[in-house]
Amino acid sequence: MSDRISDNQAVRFEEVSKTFVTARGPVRALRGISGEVPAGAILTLVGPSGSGKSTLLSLVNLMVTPDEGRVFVFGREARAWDPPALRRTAALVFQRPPVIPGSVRDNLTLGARLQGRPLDHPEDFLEMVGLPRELLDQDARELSGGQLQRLGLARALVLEPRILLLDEVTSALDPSAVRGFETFLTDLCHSRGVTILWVTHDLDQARRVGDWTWLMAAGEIIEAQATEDFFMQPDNPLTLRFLAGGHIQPGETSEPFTTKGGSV
Ligand SMILES: Nc1ncnc2c1ncn2[C@@H]1O[C@H](COP(=O)(O)OP(=O)(O)OP(=O)(O)O)[C@@H](O)[C@H]1O
Repeated sequence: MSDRISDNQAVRFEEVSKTFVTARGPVRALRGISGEVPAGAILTLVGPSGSGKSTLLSLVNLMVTPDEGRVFVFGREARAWDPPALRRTAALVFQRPPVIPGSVRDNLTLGARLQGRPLDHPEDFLEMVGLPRELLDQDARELSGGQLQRLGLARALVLEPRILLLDEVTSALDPSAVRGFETFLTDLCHSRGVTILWVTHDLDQARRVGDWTWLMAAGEIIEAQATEDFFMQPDNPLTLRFLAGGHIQPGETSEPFTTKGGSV
């Protein structure tokens, strides 16, 4: 396969596997994952706990490196990127964003300071994510879970990323705020062409925001479809079971199934 992939593929995974060595023994987090995410699309990643979703996100900005296979970001293999440049291009937003000791302003301006540039209007980024500018000088450790999730996103936006890697970023928001967040992010995707890989346990959210949806189980992608087809006519019987609230047991995932194709 060619090393050069066009700019209209934001991310491509080629036969990627990852095993973590733990005190309990090896944990196979990813097994031969292949797929691609078109630039400017929203991919929603769903699946049971421990199925490998966060690990897959972490491969994109080199927080984790694969044992086997290759990951491409805008056509260049991830490990060939300068890591800081890659992390500006593909910003990861955690469910519980880590904060540095200091104010909200300190946390917000950190990324720009590391790039050696000033951030003239940090309050604009707060307002973008629905936080009042009065919070700027508050101690970041005093924020609520929901405020922290908003700050995490604001901090990523300061980097002006072309890809956002979102890991359960609305779990601490109240339901009305969740919709506002979703609208903001889908607008960002449509108006600025930002590509989003969005891990969520909320299947309704995955359906509302996704262009493409992958279901992961036991480190494999067991269904990859345009989001509408994923929910309306999945190919894999395990997907139907998962959508109905059932469990997928280890060992069930490697059964062959056909896909309808598509860009993912
Ligand atoms: N840094 C790590 N060290 C050791 N094991 C890890 C590490 N990161 C993930 N794992 C293991 O890899 C597997 C996949 O984890 P991962 O967090 O990617 O799953 P997930 O689908 O995102 O789960 P959840 O929905 O609960 O967040 C799990 O068994 C997990 O315990």
